[in-house]
Amino acid sequence: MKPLYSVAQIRAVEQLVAATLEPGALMQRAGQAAANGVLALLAGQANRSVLLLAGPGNNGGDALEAAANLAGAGAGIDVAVIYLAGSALASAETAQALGRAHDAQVRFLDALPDSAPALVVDGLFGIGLARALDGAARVMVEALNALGWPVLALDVPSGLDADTGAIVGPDGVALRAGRTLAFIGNKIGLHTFEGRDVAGEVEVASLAIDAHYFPPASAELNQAALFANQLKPRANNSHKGSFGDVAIVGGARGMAGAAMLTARAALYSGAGRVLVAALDPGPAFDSVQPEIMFRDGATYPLGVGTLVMGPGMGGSALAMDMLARALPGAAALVLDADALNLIGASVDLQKRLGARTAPTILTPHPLEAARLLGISSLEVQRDRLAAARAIANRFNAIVVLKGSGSVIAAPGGAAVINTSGNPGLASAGTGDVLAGICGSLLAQGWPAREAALGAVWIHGTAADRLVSQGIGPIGLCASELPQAVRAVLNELVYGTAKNG
Ligand SMILES: NC(=O)C1=CN([C@@H]2O[C@H](COP(=O)(O)OP(=O)(O)OC[C@H]3O[C@@H](n4cnc5c(N)ncnc54)[C@H](O)[C@@H]3O)[C@@H](O)[C@H]2O)[C@@H](O)CC1
Ligand SMILES: [K+]
Repeated sequence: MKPLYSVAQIRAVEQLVAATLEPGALMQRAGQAAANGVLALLAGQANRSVLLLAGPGNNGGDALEAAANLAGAGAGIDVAVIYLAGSALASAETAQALGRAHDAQVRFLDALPDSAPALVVDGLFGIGLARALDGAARVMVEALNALGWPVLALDVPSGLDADTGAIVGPDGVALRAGRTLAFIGNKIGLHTFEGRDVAGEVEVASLAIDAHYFPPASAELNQAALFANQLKPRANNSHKGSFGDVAIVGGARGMAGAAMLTARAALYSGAGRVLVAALDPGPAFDSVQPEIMFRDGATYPLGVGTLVMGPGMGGSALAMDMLARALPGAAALVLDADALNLIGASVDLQKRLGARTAPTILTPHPLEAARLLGISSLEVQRDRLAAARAIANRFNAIVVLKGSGSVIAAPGGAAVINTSGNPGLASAGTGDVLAGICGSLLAQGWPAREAALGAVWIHGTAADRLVSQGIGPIGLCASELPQAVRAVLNELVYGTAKNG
């Protein structure tokens, strides 16, 4: 498990542990871990100057401890500190760390130096950030963001809400770090919404705290281990009926492409047979992917198999009627795009959705999630985990809240944050592809939660693979994803790249 903790949980662990140690011991461990991290990043670099920013609280104390350690490390490092003490009295630990930094002959500066240090260490604010950055801290953060000097954030990048990944506002700023060294445990906000961009690569320094001090995690990071029990090699004695039927209910006039992308994704991720149940007369077949069959949506049986409803479905009376018929049925459902908007606008459809017993996956983006919850998309983004959990609980379904650090939530609250994927996925049609993978895995017998976890991970990893081959992120097309999805899935099952 790759656990994620809330700030309240980290504080509780810290209190328990601190009571068993000498005062300041945890800060000294944090400072040592930070210094070790800096030394590793500086290895082999000619530029040996490090600028540490220390704020008024214990995050600043960590930076001062790190400064003292670096100055005393005998590694030829020029250590400078900017200490923004604020008006409140520093904690005893931070005051002690300040004394150690002075004793170690660290240079204290009033302003940013003229030339770039090898590394900036951000110890301005951590989990104690209580409001938007202002004054000197804000000026410094804006200047550093403009300069683009490499930054290692201690615990949390200054300005970021460690619980939600939102930049603390209103009108807030956060220091963009290339790396973050999180103390005690990994934090939710480093991995979703603005968190991924602001925190960069995240490492955890547990400060030698024993596992038994930790409560059950609030959430966890997605990884293949979470759906590995579904990754089964295929028997030689299998046939197309062994891997399920997926029908894409969509393709209203002018939107046939969305249903086609979903269908191709379902096919390339291994469904036995893939059909498009089209709402309006459209193409009779897909000339690129002739395996896909086309049916008249109005007469398509909606009670069996796996249905992906929504991509290019539109908001017609027929779309509404098909949803109303499918929701009480026994078919496994993936509901996306227009299906979610129709449900968001209809109390009747919401009731039918909540009463379902067959497997159901909802794949809203933040605006669709907002419509389902009757709130604004800004409110969804301000606490993505809470929003995903609320939808999962209200509609008794597995939810994939899309966006940077997609959140997968199940009824009852278990939440997982995805780590794969890149900005190449911020383009039209990639959501249709994701819905197709979800449907395909459901049709192959995966339980809904594993199907959602697997689909999101594979979809993001496929995009990452394309980018590593020079295909995107700029201009990555949704239609390029299915083949990469196939390669990733086969690699997961058989251990080597195939069909790529
Ligand atoms: N509590 C723990 O679990 C441990 C904490 N450590 C470090 O201490 C940090 C938490 O320390 P603190 O609770 O002192 O919190 P911070 O150091 O994050 O900052 C809180 C201080 O900043 C002030 N403040 C908050 N927002 C402000 C703003 N926008 N502008 C100006 N001042 C603002 C507060 O009044 C307070 O004085 C952790 O992130 C971590 O780096 C480590 O030393 C190890 C143990
Ligand atoms: K920080």
